Amino acid sequence: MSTDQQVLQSDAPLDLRLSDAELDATAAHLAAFIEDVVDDAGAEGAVIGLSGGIDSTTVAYLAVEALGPSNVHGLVMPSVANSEENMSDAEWVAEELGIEYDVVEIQPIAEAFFDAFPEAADDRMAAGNVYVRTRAVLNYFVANHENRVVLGTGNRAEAMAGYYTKYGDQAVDCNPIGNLYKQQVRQLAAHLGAPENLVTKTPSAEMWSGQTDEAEMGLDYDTLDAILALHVDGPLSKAATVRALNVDESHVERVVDLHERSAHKRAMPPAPDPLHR
Ligand SMILES: Nc1ncnc2c1ncn2[C@@H]1O[C@H](COP(=O)(O)OP(=O)(O)OC[C@H]2O[C@@H]([n+]3cccc(C(=O)O)c3)[C@H](O)[C@@H]2O)[C@@H](O)[C@H]1O
Ligand SMILES: Nc1ncnc2c1ncn2[C@@H]1O[C@H](COP(=O)(O)OP(=O)(O)OP(=O)(O)O)[C@@H](O)[C@H]1O
Ligand SMILES: [Mg+2]
Repeated sequence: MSTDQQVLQSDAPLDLRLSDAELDATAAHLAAFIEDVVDDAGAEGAVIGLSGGIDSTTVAYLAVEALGPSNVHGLVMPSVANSEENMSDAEWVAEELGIEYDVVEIQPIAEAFFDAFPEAADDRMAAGNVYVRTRAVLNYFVANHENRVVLGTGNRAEAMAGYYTKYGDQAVDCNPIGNLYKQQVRQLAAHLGAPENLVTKTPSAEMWSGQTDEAEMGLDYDTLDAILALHVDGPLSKAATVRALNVDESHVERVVDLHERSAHKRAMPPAPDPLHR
C-alpha cells in the first residue's frame, strides 16, 4: 500500500445513514451480540483497547450497555506515536462510562523488539505494526488472567479494505461493529451519546506521528464506504458505480485493489491439501 497519497473524494457519496429506529435496533442488536459472545465463552466480561478514536469509543459504549461498566476493562496503551489528545480522550471515555481502565506505556516493550532487529526499527510500517501487535498481546494477557473476551473494534470498511494489522488489531474474539460502514459507526456513536469531538475526529491508526487512514488509503471514508457498498459488497458493476458516485474509475479500482490484495488477511492461513488419505 503506498502511503500519504492524494485523498480522492466523491462529490456525490452514497448516503448510508440509518434512521433513528434503525439505530435503536442496531444498538440493541450489537449489545445483545456482545452479551452472547461473553456468555457463550463462559467469560466474566470483556477487555477493550481504548485509543480515543471513534471505533473503540463506539464499542466501549456498546459493551457497557451489554455487560454493565463493572464487566468492561479498558486498556489505554500509548506509544510515542500517539497524540496526547487521543490518549486523554481514551481516558475520558473510560471515566465517562465508569469502567475500570489501565494506562500501559508500550514504548519500552516495543523498544525491546526494535533492539532485537535494529535494522527494521526505522521501517515505519514494520515498527508501527509492532505497536499494534504489542497491544494485542497485552489485551490477551489481561483477558486470560481475568477470564474475559477481547472486543474488536474493526468496522466493515476496514475489514473489506484490509486496513488493519494481521494478527494485530484484528486479533480479537469478536467484532461488534464489523458490519457497519465507517459513516454508520460515527452515526451510532453519536446516537449512543459519544461527544461531537470524538465523532468527527480524523481517523488514525497512530502507528507513526501524523498518520491518517484517509491519506494512507488515498480515499475518504465516505467514498470508500460507498464503493464497497455498491460494488465490492453490492451488485453494481465498476461502470455503474462510477456513474452512481460520479467518481473516476481509478477510485473504484483502488478499492478493488485494496480488497483483493488483503484477501489473505480475511482467510485462515492456508495449508496444502493432504497428499495421502
Ligand atoms: N498474499 C499473501 N498471503 C499470505 N500472507 C501474506 C500475503 N501478503 C502478505 N502477507 C503477510 O502479511 C504481512 C503484511 O500484513 P500486515 O502485517 O498486516 O501489514 P500491512 O498490511 O503491510 O500493514 C498494515 C496496514 O494496516 C493499517 N492499519 C494497521 C493497524 C491499525 C489500523 C487502523 O486503522 O487503526 C490500520 C496500516 O496503516 C497499514 O496500512 C506480510 O508481512 C506477510 O507476512
Ligand atoms: N494507543 C492505543 N491504546 C489502546 N488501544 C489502541 C490504541 N491504538 C489503537 N488501539 C486499538 O486498536 C484499534 C484499532 O485502531 P483504529 O484506529 O482502527 O480505531 P479507533 O482509533 O478506535 O478509531 P479511528 O479509526 O477513528 O481512529 C482501536 O479501536 C483500539 O481498540
Ligand atoms: Mg485510531
